[in-house]
Parts: sequence; structure tokens; C-alpha cells
Amino acid sequence: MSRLPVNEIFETIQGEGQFTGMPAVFLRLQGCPVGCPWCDTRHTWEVEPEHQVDPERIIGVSGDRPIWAYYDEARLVALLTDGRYSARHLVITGGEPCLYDLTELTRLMHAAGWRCQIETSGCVEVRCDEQTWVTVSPKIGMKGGLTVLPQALERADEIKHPIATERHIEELDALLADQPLPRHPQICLQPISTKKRATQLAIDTCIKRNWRLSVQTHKYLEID
Ligand SMILES: C[S@@+](CC[C@H](N)C(=O)[O-])C[C@H]1O[C@@H](n2cnc3c(N)ncnc32)[C@H](O)[C@@H]1O
Ligand SMILES: Nc1nc2[nH]cc(C(=O)O)c2c(=O)[nH]1
Ligand code: SF4
Ligand SMILES: [Mg+2]
Repeated sequence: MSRLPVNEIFETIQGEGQFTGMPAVFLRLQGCPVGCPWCDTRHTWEVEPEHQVDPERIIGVSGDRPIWAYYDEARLVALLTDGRYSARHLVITGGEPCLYDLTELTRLMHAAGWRCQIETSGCVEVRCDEQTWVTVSPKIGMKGGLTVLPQALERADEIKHPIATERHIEELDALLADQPLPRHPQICLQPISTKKRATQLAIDTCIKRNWRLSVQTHKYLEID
């Protein structure tokens, strides 16, 4: 068992990537050292002792707050499987969820009949059950000084790249040039912050390359 700092747990529709449209429970873990300038969850970056709260406080209420509570795997699995949720798809996101070893949590959730998906930058080693769907959103040259690891790209079931300019596409090409991808991940482009120009560039590039478009549908729908 280990202690995981949890920022929020809420049920919604997966808004991004290949599982777009899937009812899902989101488990957002606190802490991220990567430092993307356009990050839409900056409140998850720091794990500040003064922002620790009681575990009950972070359930079912979604919001951009830097609070977090410790949960161990047994308590999380008990909560997620006690009948309050209809979804059977768990999205583990953050912050950077792979700062933590997710092997036990994903193993227990698969044993309970759920599908697990991890959303990760790929900048730290991915530790999870073999059956887990891993979405790597590679981060290159961000201000935290980390960069995406070959281990994460090799584990990827999906590569979902946030883009705003041609440079982001060139960076992805360079990253994937000699990289083995044994799981043959689908490559998706995701426009940064639903910006019009970024979206048009993503559409044009996806058509040209036969890649997949991932728009953040929850932002258009104004849901969590
Ligand atoms: C908030 S991150 C958390 C998980 C992990 N740290 C990561 O970056 O994959 C979840 C997803 O949102 C994407 N994302 C974050 N901010 C975004 C933005 N402003 N526009 C588009 N995608 C964004 C990330 O690239 C990632 O795919
Ligand atoms: N609906 C919804 N879908 C999402 N897909 C990835 C998200 C994330 O923040 O990791 C996210 C999110 O925050 N909300
Ligand atoms: S890696 Fe993910 S959580 Fe961390 S700063 Fe980048 S988008 Fe935000
Ligand atoms: Mg989000």
C-alpha cells in the first residue's frame, strides 16, 4: 500500500482522446514538476502541506483548487466500487499521476471489472498494470527541465500531442523519428486551449498525416 495525494474525484464524460464520450470517473492526483506554460490544471502542480484536507473533502466536488488528501489504494478501490458510480472507466490524471506507482491501484481496479486509463506527460516512468490504457501526451522542453522518456513512449497505447504551432508538430516528428512504439499507438493532435488557429492547424495536419483529432470536448460542453 502507498499514499497517493488526491486533488479530486468526480464522474463525467471523458472529453479527450480515443475514449472521448465514455462515462468515466476521474481521479486527479496532486503534484507535477513539468511546467507547461499553457497547463489548464496549474492548481495541481504543488503538494503544499497547508493545502492538505480531510479525505471526504475532495469527493464529487470538482474545482480548480490546490487542495489534496491522502488516500491509499484500498480506500480508493472501496470508494470507487461502493456503488455510487455508474461508470466502469477510471481516468487517473493530475498533475502528473506517474510520479506515483499506480501498479497496485490499477491491478485492483481491473480485478473489480473496471478499465483504467492513465493520462501522463511521459516525463516519469509509467508504473501500472499491463491492462491499463496509457495515454502519453509528450512534453518536450518545458520549464521544469524534464523530457519525455522512451519507456513511456514504448508503453503508450495512445499519443495525444497538444499543439498550437508548426513547431509543436516538428517536435513530435523529431521525438518519434527513431522511437520504437510496440503498442502501435494512435497519434492524436489536441489544439491547445481550444484556440481557433491551433484547431485549424490540428485539423489540416490530421487530414494530411491520417492522424486523429482530439478536441477537449468538455470545454465546449462546459462540463468538468
Ligand atoms: C492536465 S494534463 C494531466 C496529465 C499529465 N500531466 C499530462 O500532461 O498528460 C491532462 C491532459 O490535458 C492536456 N492539456 C493540459 N492543458 C491543456 C491546454 N491548455 N490545452 C490542451 N490540452 C491541455 C495535457 O497535454 C494532457 O493531455
Ligand atoms: N471531461 C474531462 N475529460 C478529460 N480528459 C482528460 C482530462 C484531464 O484533465 O486529464 C479531462 C478533464 O478534466 N475533463
Ligand atoms: S505535464 Fe500535465 S499537469 Fe503537468 S504542467 Fe504539463 S499539462 Fe499540466
Ligand atoms: Mg483537464
